[in-house]
Amino acid sequence: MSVAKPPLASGRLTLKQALLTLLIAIVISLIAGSIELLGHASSMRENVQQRTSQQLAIVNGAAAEAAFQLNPDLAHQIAFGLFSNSEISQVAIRDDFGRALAEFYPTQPNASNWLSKQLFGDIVYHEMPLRYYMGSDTPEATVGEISLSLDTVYLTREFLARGYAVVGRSILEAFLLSGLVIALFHIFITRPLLKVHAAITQTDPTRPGQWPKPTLKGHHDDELGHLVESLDHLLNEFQAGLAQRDHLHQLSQYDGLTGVANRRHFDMFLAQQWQWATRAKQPLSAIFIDIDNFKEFNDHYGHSMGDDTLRAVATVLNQCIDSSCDLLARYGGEEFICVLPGKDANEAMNIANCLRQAILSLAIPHAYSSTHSHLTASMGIATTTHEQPLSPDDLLNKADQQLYHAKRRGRNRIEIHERPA
Ligand SMILES: Nc1nc2c(ncn2[C@@H]2O[C@H](COP(=O)(O)OP(=O)(O)OP(=O)(O)O)[C@@H](O)[C@H]2O)c(=O)[nH]1
Repeated sequence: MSVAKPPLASGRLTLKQALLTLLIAIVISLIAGSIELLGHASSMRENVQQRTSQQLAIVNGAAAEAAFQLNPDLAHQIAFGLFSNSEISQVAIRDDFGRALAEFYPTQPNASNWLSKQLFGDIVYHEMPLRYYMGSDTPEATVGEISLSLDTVYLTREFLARGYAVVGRSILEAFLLSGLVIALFHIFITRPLLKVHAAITQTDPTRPGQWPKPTLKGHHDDELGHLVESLDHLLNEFQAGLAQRDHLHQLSQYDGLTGVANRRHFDMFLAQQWQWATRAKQPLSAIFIDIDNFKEFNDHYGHSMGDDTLRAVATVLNQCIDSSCDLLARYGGEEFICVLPGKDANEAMNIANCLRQAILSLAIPHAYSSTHSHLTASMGIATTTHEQPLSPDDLLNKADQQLYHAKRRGRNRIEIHERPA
């Protein structure tokens, strides 16, 4: 019996797992990268604010001097120094009347976008009053102010440069991690599973207990090892079930003593073959075989010897028929019957001669036989043909009648209902 074997799904599980792992790794890496970027944005804002305050504090004294002296050159020099910082887009130093002593503006307007507004919108503008110390007996006076605006576009660009690096690194990490997980998954799960699959597809369904049980190194105590053991148990149970089924089939179809077909098998076979012969207009013959004086044999040689003899007779009778199409059955007691589909009376007679000779050739001594010094059998043949049809019952009755005649006419002989012309 052959079964359709599914194709080996090599790699499909690995591919599915690879895609899933990669997806999960990328999502996790992006989330981790985003958290890292948020932290980076926060610390960048703090640093920028700190640097700006420090710069303003550093130049405060000089700027106050310039504002006090109303010295535009000094103010210009201080403002220019601040303006040369890439992070600063606008600087102004004013006197206490608000008049500009020095001012620097970007040549192009600051094109801040949504992201730059979100990141640095609230820390763009910084100003500091310019306080001038005029002596210990005079309180500090405010002589002007210094203000500056941060270049949010520049700061955002810096932030994005870091962001791209973080995202790139995260995706690279995701690929490396996925590759590692996929390789391990393939080695520890997919490959053993493919081994189990291959073993199952190689299993002969008629002999499941002899399946090529795979050895999974390192998986004795895990789920894969348990899977193989469960499969092994299942297949062996299946094998035992098949053996039981075969045994029951043997019991229901074959004679326990001789091993040839039993009466039940014979009845079914005759009914089927008779219908076939009728439809195909083919002959069908039956030969009754009855061991001569078997009661005496049993009485003198013992029942056990009688059993052995019945087995030996069945064996040699079987050798005279074509078991691919004919059937030898134990009809009851020491009586056998041959059903010969497609064989006419001539062919049946030839086979009967073979049967009779086969029993004689066993040369089983029968000192108490009324007909012969050795074991013999009598036979009756009947044939149904398209021209002279007989029902199954009539066929058996005619063969039985011929057997009766053979017994009456001295035993160890063959009688035929339809003698060949
Ligand atoms: N050992 C053994 N004997 C069996 C078995 N079945 C039937 N017999 C014996 O076969 C014998 C048949 O005896 P009969 O029916 O009188 O026929 P026979 O002695 O062969 O005489 P003819 O048929 O007239 O030659 C009986 O003694 C049965 O006990 C069996 O399975 N084993």
